[in-house]
Amino acid sequence: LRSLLLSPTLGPPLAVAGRWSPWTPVLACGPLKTEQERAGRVRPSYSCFWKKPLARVRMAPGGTMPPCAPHLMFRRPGLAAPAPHAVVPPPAAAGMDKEDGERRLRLSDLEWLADLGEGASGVVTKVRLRGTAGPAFALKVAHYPDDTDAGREQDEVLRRACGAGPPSPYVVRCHAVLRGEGGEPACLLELMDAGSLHDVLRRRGGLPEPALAEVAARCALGLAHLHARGVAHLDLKPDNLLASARGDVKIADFGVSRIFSRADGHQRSTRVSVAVGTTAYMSPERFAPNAQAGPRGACAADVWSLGVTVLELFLGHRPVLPAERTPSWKMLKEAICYGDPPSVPDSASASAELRGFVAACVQKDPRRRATVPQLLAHPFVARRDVEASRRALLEIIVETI
Ligand SMILES: Nc1ncnc2c1ncn2[C@@H]1O[C@H](COP(=O)(O)OP(=O)(O)OP(=O)(O)O)[C@@H](O)[C@H]1O
Repeated sequence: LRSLLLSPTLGPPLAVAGRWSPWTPVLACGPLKTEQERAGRVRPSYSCFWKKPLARVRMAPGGTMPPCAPHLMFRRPGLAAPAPHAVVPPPAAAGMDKEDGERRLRLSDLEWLADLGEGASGVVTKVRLRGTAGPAFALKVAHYPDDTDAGREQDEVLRRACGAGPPSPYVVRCHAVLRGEGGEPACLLELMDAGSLHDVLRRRGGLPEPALAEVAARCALGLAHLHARGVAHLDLKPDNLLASARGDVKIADFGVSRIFSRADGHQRSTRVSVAVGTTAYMSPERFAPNAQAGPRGACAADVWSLGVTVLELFLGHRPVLPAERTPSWKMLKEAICYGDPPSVPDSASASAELRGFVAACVQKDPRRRATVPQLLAHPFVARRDVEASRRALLEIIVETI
């Protein structure tokens, strides 16, 4: 940190290089100016501290410093909090007044319990309704407000995928979208208390087939739910499959998801950009410049990612290139677009059903790729012993928590 500013008391809002909320706790921040940043190639970064580093925030080019991440306010109980709004009614299970239409859930209604993690787009904390012993939730607060069309599409994606209507048991529920003082979205999510399947892989290696068949079935059912609501996930991977100690595995993280059918009186299909997502899980057609797809192509993109995910969960490492290499985007593109599709190695002890399931997903021509309904009817999923598969999955999750 080049400069460091500390304010141990509430006092006036810290004005460093921009707007900080009045409830900003003890905060130290300073621009990190590397050669690259000075040359304008990288956005300046700032770090926030409350006894220990809490968040690293990036400043939009030419913009003001974003307000302090709202979860920090939980460290200063009793302070006046901003008044964000909910666009989805609060969870009844959390004891909110359902009858009172005026009562809106606010960030200040929630109290911080623990940090859960931080990703590229936001910070996730464990919270519950202040002053209750009620259920805990996950609160994902974006680093930035986003009032662009993409930001508005995000709200609609969440509403369709996991907000409004009957919830899917295979998709992480979003109970409410609140706003921080600076307008940054804060999603109140169902808490998945056993981490991601990526964590499970790191701790124990690949999954045995019965558990894997259960994961494949749940993912396919989750995709069926999303696709029926006109949403393509576009970032399916083990990191975005969250587990609970009850043995559930659900699809999460709609950060790059797209809506391929609009409801404006009647359903209207649109083409969406599919050149987004995590490279190692992207299908060959998504590497084309400005790659776009209609509903069928967008769904086929998710099917490829599901195939790669199932293969990774079986092998215990990413399948596209050897495990010991950290491939660049170019290497991945070449392997995915010009190499053979990823497959279960001949040397591996795997059933014909698993091999067939993966092969059906990773057809390079999206028109020849299996559809989600076909995957649900595939013997690997449809003929699994459901009870034994669920038990195997639950045991693995509990053992690796
Ligand atoms: N509903 C949830 N319950 C429990 N933990 C969660 C939940 N949602 C996210 N997390 C955890 O929070 C961390 C960050 O979440 P996530 O990866 O979704 O953030 P992100 O900003 O979208 O990341 P990226 O863009 O890098 O994928 C992860 O470790 C994830 O497991």
